[in-house]
Amino acid sequence: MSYLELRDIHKSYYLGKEEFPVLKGIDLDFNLGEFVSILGESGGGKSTLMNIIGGLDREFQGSVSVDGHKLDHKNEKALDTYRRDTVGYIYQAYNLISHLRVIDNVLISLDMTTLNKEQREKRALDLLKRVGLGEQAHKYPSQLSGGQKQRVAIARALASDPKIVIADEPTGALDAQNTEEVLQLLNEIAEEGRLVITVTHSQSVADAGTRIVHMENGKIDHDEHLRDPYEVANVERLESRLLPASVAYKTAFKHFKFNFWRNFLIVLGTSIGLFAVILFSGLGNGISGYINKQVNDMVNPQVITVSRYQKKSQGSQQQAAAAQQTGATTATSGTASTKTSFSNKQIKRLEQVAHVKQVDKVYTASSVATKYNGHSATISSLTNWTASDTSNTVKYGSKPGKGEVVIDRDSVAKKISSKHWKSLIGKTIKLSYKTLNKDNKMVTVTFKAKVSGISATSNSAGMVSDNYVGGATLATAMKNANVDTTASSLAVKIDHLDNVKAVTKKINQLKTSQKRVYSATSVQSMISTIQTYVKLATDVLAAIASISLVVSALMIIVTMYMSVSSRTKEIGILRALGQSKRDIRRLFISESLIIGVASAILATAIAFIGQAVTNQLLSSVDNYAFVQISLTNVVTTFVIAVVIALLAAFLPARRAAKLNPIDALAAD
Ligand SMILES: Nc1ncnc2c1ncn2[C@@H]1O[C@H](COP(=O)(O)OP(=O)(O)OP(=O)(O)O)[C@@H](O)[C@H]1O
Repeated sequence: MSYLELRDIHKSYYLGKEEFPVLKGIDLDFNLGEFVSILGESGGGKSTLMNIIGGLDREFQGSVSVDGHKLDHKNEKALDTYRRDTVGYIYQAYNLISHLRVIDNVLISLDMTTLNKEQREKRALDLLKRVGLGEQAHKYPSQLSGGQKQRVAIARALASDPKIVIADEPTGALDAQNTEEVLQLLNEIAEEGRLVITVTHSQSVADAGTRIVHMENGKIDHDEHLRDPYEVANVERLESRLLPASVAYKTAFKHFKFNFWRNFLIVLGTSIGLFAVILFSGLGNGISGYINKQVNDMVNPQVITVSRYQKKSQGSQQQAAAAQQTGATTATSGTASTKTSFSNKQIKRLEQVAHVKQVDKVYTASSVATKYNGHSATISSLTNWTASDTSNTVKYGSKPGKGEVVIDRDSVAKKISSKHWKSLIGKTIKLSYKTLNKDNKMVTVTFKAKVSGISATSNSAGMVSDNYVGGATLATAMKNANVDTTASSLAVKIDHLDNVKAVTKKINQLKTSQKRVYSATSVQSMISTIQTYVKLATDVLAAIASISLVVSALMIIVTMYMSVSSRTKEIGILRALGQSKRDIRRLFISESLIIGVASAILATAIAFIGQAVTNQLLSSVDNYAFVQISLTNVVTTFVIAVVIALLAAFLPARRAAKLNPIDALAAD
């Protein structure tokens, strides 16, 4: 039994329906240690036969057996393994990969062996030294002479320690000196116990081997043994393995680096769309946060405003007034009582609701006359300080305690003490207002209070002025004047912000004799309504920006198609070395992924610079970061970039993987 047996090989090419038979029944036996030259007329089918022996061609009749095992040439994976394990190829046109250094060209084949990294690198260098190119390992193929390139190709063919080395006109492009050296190497290779099959037109090349096979008219017409094959020693051979995914990533990265500027421009183009998406999302976060802060600075978000639930037609005015005072809105629909104030029992009931910490009655006095040192001013609206009020509204001094008052700077303090308005803090002022008492008679409610603080909201943001009396001061004065002190509005403090929503809902659901009593609204619900609109607006902006991502995707698709077209030959070489369709697909997908991830990194970097610049520019509006890019924004950008890259790579990578290795190798 011979090592390699060809039996009754027939092969035809077809032009339309017309058949062109090339191989018409080839039977050949080869043994290890032989250096066989195939001679024959041009166009006689020598290369076709080599492609069949080399496991590149699957469309033929007949059988090829290696080491006693019939090759299943219909099984593509089996052929991939056969090429990877058993065959090394040397071509007339060298077929080196131009964007890889000499050593990397050799390593491609070694990556499919079980050697570790150091061993692979050592073997690659040893092989290059053996062919006299130890010094040239880090050059690119374009920096080598023809003879040197062919020697790199020989080193690569030997890298995976193949038993069969096929050389298709290995000296066709070389001068006499280089031809001599290459033949010497081929003889050494056969001497190592490998089978060397070379295709040649040159009798002198053929004479250098151990055997000459001549083809004529698609058949073997002559088979001449020149000398005995070399002795085959039983040496241990290298084992092959599937190409690890990491190698595809590394190779893709090398190609990315090799075409750095072209790829950089694509990355830049892609990152612009991603940058816009990330920046607009960050702007959305910032503005939402800003609204939240602005409102929460004025009203405690942990407090719910509760008023009597009214039918729309009846109490909407009182409700609107209550809402305005606390900055909240109220829902009014359905049936309810016409009363507008709460009984003590109703207040107690609220106090018993889970998570409620405190219930304050809210009193409001309108047109309050203020007197100090002979000067007077009118407070349009004065309320008692409740849990819903926050110290943020008190700009100077502190919040009002019992018997104290906070007055607005511009509309009150400056009017009663123009120059020394700040020194009003600690001074006692007189306050009075007119209202109806319980007997429906107009009375004047009068009281004194010490100024504990001054607010300054009347001029900014168009807010009404903030004036507050602390403790029960206002209620006591009202009682003294026989004015009704039942409250129409309650400030209900909740133990934790997280419970506000649930408690608001709960209070709204409370019923007395089947009737709804309470109408509760939280400032949080108002903020979230505004934030919904802000989010909608910034989402629309981000969506518009994402249109440019479609352009980015198209750009990557075009680049990948270009990459596949310009690398057709490389695909053929890699397939001939034993890489599978999956390896080729992975190579192009990883290249696209590198572009996608690099774009996301660049977009994130530009977005953070954009964030810093925008926030700096807007710092004159308010000392607040209006752009706030979150980790979620960054992660989303990376996910988008990866998805785009994968989608863009899908078709080109599929096309690359589907290329017929023989056609790919024949590409210019
Ligand atoms: N893909 C193909 N489609 C159609 N015909 C083909 C194809 N490849 C080769 N042929 C034809 O098959 C015949 C054999 O080609 P092959 O390349 O095997 O010959 P060869 O003996 O190696 O020639 P040369 O010595 O000139 O390289 C030629 O006539 C060629 O035109």
